[in-house]
Amino acid sequence: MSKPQRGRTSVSLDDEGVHWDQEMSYGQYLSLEPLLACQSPLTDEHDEMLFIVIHQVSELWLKQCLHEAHAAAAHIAADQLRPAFKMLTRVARIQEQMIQAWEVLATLTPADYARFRDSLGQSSGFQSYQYRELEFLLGNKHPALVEVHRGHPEHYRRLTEVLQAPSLYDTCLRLLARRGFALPDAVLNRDWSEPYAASPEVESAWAEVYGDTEHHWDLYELAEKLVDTEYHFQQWRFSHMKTVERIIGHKPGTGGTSGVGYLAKALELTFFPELWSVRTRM
Ligand code: HEM
Ligand SMILES: N[C@@H](CC(=O)c1ccccc1NC=O)C(=O)O
Repeated sequence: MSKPQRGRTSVSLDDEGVHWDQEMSYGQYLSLEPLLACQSPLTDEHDEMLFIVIHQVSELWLKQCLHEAHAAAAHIAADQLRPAFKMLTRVARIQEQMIQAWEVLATLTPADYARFRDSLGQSSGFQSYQYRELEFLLGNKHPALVEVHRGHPEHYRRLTEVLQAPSLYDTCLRLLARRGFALPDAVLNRDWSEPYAASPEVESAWAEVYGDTEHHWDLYELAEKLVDTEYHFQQWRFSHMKTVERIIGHKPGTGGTSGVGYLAKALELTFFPELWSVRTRM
């Protein structure tokens, strides 16, 4: 049997069964003690634990989505589409998990939630800096929403950085230009922190990609990966809105918005407008 490597758990079998070399255990590798010490309900209400866990699970998945989507954008910028496709496919599978998670939360009744809602004060998912980073990264730029994070310099710096950098979509449009599509300068060299405005030239470029897949097989696949990402994102937003309606009706949100009305409005936002509009003309 080979020498156990530092930082690895090794297993040996003898007459008495399995022996674990406890150099590093499952729990140590996964930092389970600190992880499982992070659920701190403020009340004795049975259902507050579910509320905390579901948010923490969502934030972990958001962390993984950011990891994949940032790397996918870097690969696209370097003209390496295959690894980017693999990463965007993984994002889609994670999004399915995040969408499915609403079914667990829907077991929380309005009365259950009302028993601990007041203890949440003014805190709200509106303050999720990872969610906002993902929106910015995909292309929903909204400079004012960084201000919520003024009180936390590291989050503020990070969000400002992603706000001011090209989004995943901007990166894809620059790839289209490198592949010979004539796109306006206002698309290719804009103020990245501003919301993206749809362009007829970009729609025409996607129309050509979809109309002649034989010559643009990889760009077609890229377009479909983007559509998948937005499709899932919208499903998450819709399920959030309906679950919120089911649990608090039309009460205003703790974050100071109108609640369901605000969440319904967010459903009108699109990351990749021409990838949707092009379908009408095909
Ligand atoms: C009982 C469960 C939930 C209720 C009642 C609820 C309610 C709300 C409301 C009313 C808003 C609007 C902002 C405000 O005024 O507070 C909001 C925003 C938000 N919530 Fe939830 N939420 C719930 C669960 C979740 C979960 C599980 C997540 C997962 C991370 C989440 C993530 C978010 C995010 C990211 C926003 C900001 C959306 C945006 O700005 O477009 N929420 N939520
Ligand atoms: N905005 C919610 C409160 C809420 O959902 C929340 C509170 C603290 C931490 C995360 C939350 N989740 C999503 O918005 C409400 O109005 O009831």
